[in-house]
Amino acid sequence: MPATFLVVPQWQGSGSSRAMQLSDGADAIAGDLPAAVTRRVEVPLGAGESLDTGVHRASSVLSIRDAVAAALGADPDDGEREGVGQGEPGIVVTIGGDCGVELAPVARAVGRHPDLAVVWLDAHADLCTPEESPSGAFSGMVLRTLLGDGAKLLVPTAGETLNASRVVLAGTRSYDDDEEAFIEEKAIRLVTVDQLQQSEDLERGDALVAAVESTGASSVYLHIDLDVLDPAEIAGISYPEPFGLTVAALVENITAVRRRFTLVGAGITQFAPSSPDTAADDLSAVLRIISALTRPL
Ligand SMILES: NC(=[NH2+])NCCC[C@H](N)C(=O)O
Repeated sequence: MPATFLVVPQWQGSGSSRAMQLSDGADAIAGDLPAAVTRRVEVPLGAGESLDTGVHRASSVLSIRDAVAAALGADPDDGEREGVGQGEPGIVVTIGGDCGVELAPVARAVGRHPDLAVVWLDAHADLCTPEESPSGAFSGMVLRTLLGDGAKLLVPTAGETLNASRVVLAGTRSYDDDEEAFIEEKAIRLVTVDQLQQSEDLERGDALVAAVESTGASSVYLHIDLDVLDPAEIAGISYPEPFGLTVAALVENITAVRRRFTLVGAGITQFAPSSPDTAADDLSAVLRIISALTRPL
């Protein structure tokens, strides 16, 4: 499946003191992507203002969202674009930056694919409202915003608002209290690291495929925060959480989802290498994930 790449070096949604490393991470990944099918969204140099939203740097998050939407809007519909030279449908893979880069691509996919499920492969649920957020960082609020709750400036239009019944959290293992209550209240599906990882009685990937099937969806957007991986698999992440996935298991789960459903878009976020050397060490993992998303099946 020939893909195009949209590189968005946003750091303003991160609450990490090393947020600027997200910009280096986006550049490091971009350096390994084919230039002919890679575009870049410029992000403001400055931090930005909260605009009384309770979201730190909301003005930057908003202007970057709109720039991403404009860049995506220039493309024909997902799954209908002719891939470069191959006449096959292709997808856009958005490369972060922090998780906030998913705002426009997911909303757009929801608007265009009524049968969509969003698989949120992330150590964190990103389900805080601005009031509940411990950090004020937008990256902890992205999924909740996509569900229509949060800063008015940032929530999607009605036609692009995601329904909680179409969300599958996967590999999520770090929650704030209010997030756990919200997940329970909305009965949001969760596939645990163990379920994604093990293959005792099931084939690897079956648990995730079954969870997506149970939403009734036939197409899927895959959000991948690299912190879904175990910290032993990748060094360059700003919110490492123990007991995560292996790269091999992530790749197999992606492949299983692609075999069963139509992939209409994907995002890879939160690569935050501390130096060019460590970036180089991690890039093989990142490139294996990109290949799992884009190679012909
Ligand atoms: N996608 C992420 N890295 N999210 C981190 C969120 C951490 C925490 N829940 C917060 O809101 O601050």
